[in-house]
Amino acid sequence: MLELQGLEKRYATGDLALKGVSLQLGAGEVVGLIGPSGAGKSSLIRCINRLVVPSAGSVVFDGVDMGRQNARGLRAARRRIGMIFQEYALVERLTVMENLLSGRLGYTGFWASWFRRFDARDIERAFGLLERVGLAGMEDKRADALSGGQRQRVGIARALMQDPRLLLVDEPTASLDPKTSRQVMRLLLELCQERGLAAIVNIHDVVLATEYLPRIIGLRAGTVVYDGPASGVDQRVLTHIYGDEDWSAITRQIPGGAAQADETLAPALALQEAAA
Ligand SMILES: Nc1ncnc2c1ncn2[C@@H]1O[C@H](COP(=O)(O)OP(=O)(O)OP(=O)(O)O)[C@@H](O)[C@H]1O
Repeated sequence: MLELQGLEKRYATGDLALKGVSLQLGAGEVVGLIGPSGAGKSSLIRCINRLVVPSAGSVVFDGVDMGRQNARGLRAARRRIGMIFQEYALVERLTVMENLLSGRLGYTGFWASWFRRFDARDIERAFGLLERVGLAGMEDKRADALSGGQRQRVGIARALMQDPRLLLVDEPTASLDPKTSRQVMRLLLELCQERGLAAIVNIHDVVLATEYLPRIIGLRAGTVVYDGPASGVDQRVLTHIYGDEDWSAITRQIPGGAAQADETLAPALALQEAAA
């Protein structure tokens, strides 16, 4: 459903953020995008919907070559790509419901949205989504009165208002506590499964990424250096992506990972030593 071929991005400053990235994503496939700061993760996800215009290469989404669309074609394609971006934060002074309905603005004529006359079906849909993300009864709260986790849930519900096929998710847990982070990741994954949605999740937390996202793409200096199962993210892979470090504290926590095989022996060994 998504195919990137030789994607490059050079900014006007001369920074080469992406150096020929190629990858494919199947319908309903959910991947985690990891890599050090400046590796090009945000540039990559922004190139997909042309918030950032690639310098070379192609993005084909659901058979549509994003680089060959006129403004109308691009708008239509973008409607099927939901964004959950930190900086696309909520409109603080609007209510939760108004924030959700603004997710439908792409479908609503200018004047209708200007007067905020929304379709009754959209309102019904918004109530359903609020309930699904665990925010039933919060529709009249102002966005600036919400906690970080609640805000992220509104962001997720808002992205789903446009009935996307693909979600681009930029650091969904960056400012959340560990428990809320896990709740948000779980919710995202469940929603993707329920709706057959594909997603690319840019995330710094490797443990969280490997726990919830079955496929991991590791980016270093604008190049994909790992693309494989979460269970394959080991000391060698992390060193390749981020550089030299003792990664054992992280690899021990990777589900099904190589380090776990040793880990299962560790308590037994410790017990033997204590008994000796
Ligand atoms: N608007 C821009 N203008 C010029 N250079 C940019 C711009 N955005 C990003 N860059 C550069 O492109 C490179 C990749 O940045 P990008 O933000 O995509 O990385 P990232 O992996 O998302 O980093 P982080 O994890 O810190 O968000 C960096 O060298 C950055 O300085």
